[in-house]
Amino acid sequence: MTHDDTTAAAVAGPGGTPPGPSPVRPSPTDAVLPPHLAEAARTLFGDRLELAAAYAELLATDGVVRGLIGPREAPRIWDRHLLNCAAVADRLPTEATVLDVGSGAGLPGLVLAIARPDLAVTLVEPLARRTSFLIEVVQQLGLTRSVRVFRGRAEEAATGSAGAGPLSGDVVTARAVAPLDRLAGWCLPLVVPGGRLVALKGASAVDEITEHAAAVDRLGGGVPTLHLCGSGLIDPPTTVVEIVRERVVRPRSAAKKKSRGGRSRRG
Ligand SMILES: C[S@@+](CC[C@H](N)C(=O)[O-])C[C@H]1O[C@@H](n2cnc3c(N)ncnc32)[C@H](O)[C@@H]1O
Repeated sequence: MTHDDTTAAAVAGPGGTPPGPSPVRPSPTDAVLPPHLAEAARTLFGDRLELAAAYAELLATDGVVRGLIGPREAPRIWDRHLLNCAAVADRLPTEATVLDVGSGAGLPGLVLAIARPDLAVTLVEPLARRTSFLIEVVQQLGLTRSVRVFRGRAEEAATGSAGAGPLSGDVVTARAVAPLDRLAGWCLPLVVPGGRLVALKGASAVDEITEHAAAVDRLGGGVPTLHLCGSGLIDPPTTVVEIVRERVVRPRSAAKKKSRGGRSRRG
């Protein structure tokens, strides 16, 4: 079973088990918020800034020691990771259910859950070492009511083949997981019809849209649109590609199986 057995007990979804221990208090390390980013951080996290700082601290300490974040990332955790991800919060509807595919150390899913307590977030991540870290962080930050951790691949989450699910969300987020065509193939089946894939991309965004728009269309997605999030607040702003799930398209493998099954029954 790919679904982490410890997950269901340790981290329940919205309305699930009581919250974990009280939020941890950050101590001064590499993860200290640089003064020039303080205003952006206050704007993006509001009264959840202390929680964001506690998460930054966990990333810069435990996250580095456990190999989830490179040591060189620690001093730039705020700009490259927390603020880059938090800027996207504006794109998500109120009280949306969000699946974050390929969360890694919790980016962007955990950051969005911190910035937006109205969201119900599921972190989808196949690697055990990463889900163990995620489960611990969710508990330590006291986020067990709004965040759960699913151990498995996006494809397993969509079919329910990992023993939980099938899962779906109003929005599926992903950062640094795969090129747009592959990402759409994994993520659109997780999006409720009419919902959106929100992919955080870098400089490649425009080229990826040009190259993969036809594949996205075949997968049931609408025309990919480009958005800059956090302009005037963070530099550079976060580049996001959004794709609405306009049509439900059965995966090719399922369609083939069904037609083979049909012939053998008739024969
Ligand atoms: C480069 S890391 C990015 C992690 C994080 N999103 C970030 O921005 O730091 C890619 C992550 O995607 C996960 N991943 C790869 N294929 C996946 C799939 N099919 N379904 C879900 N997660 C996947 C990997 O295990 C890895 O943690």
